[in-house]
Amino acid sequence: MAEQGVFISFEGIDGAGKSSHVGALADAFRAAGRTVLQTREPGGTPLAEQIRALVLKEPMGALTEALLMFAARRDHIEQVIAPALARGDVVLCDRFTDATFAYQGGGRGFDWQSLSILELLAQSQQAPEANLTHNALLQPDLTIWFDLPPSVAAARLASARVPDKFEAQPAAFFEAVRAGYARRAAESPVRFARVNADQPREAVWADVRHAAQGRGWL
Ligand SMILES: Nc1ncnc2c1ncn2[C@@H]1O[C@H](COP(=O)(O)OP(=O)(O)OP(=O)(O)O)[C@@H](O)[C@H]1O
Ligand SMILES: Cc1cn([C@H]2C[C@H](O)[C@@H](COP(=O)(O)O)O2)c(=O)[nH]c1=O
Repeated sequence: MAEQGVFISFEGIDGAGKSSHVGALADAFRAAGRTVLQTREPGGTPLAEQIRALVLKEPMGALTEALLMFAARRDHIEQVIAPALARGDVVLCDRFTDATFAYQGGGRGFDWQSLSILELLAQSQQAPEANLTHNALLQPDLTIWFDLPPSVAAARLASARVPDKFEAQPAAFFEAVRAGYARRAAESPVRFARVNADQPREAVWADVRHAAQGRGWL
């Protein structure tokens, strides 16, 4: 019998330490015999990567930024994520819609309810010519939230790389982003697994693996 697709997203403020664990979880799934697709947002398709280059660099209003994030996401879903899930693959995505709620909603202060409407449209599983608000949304099966104080993340990033548009934001922005993630986690407690990212890498990895094992996937 064909395997069922599994969709896992990785979230957290910049510098939370997600990236290396995406690869480690991909290896764990492959070792368990699964085909894995590793991808990221914004990005994951040629069009969405072009949008990424714009939103990470150019100044723009909060609505423009939110619309571009969802436009990139729709293309990513249509071209990459939905086909992979239909094949039965494991999709590991470095950021997804919770980042839009946390950054554009929490960080930029964009209206949460309006983001929910955009989410409904962009993640609809209906054909685009149908009424896109009338069906279930494509959501991750599991969202691993790497949570840590912004001061710790900032200290990690200070020596790591040249900051992009978001990474250059002040501490208060990241406090608001973190609060945005906390709000999303409270709204979907079953989907979210909060991992304390303010621990040594091995301890973080143990918690990440445990989150996947708890769903019976590993
Ligand atoms: N548990 C940890 N303890 C200390 N440093 C860490 C830990 N995990 C990652 N780092 C370091 O913190 C920095 C940021 O890590 P990483 O790039 O994986 O974060 P990220 O969440 O993917 O960030 P972004 O979303 O901004 O790309 C890197 O220099 C990395 O080596
Ligand atoms: C999906 C998404 C991302 N962002 C922000 C969050 C990060 O600062 C960057 C992506 O950089 P990373 O190194 O790949 O993590 O984009 C956002 O503001 N809104 C979103 O929806």
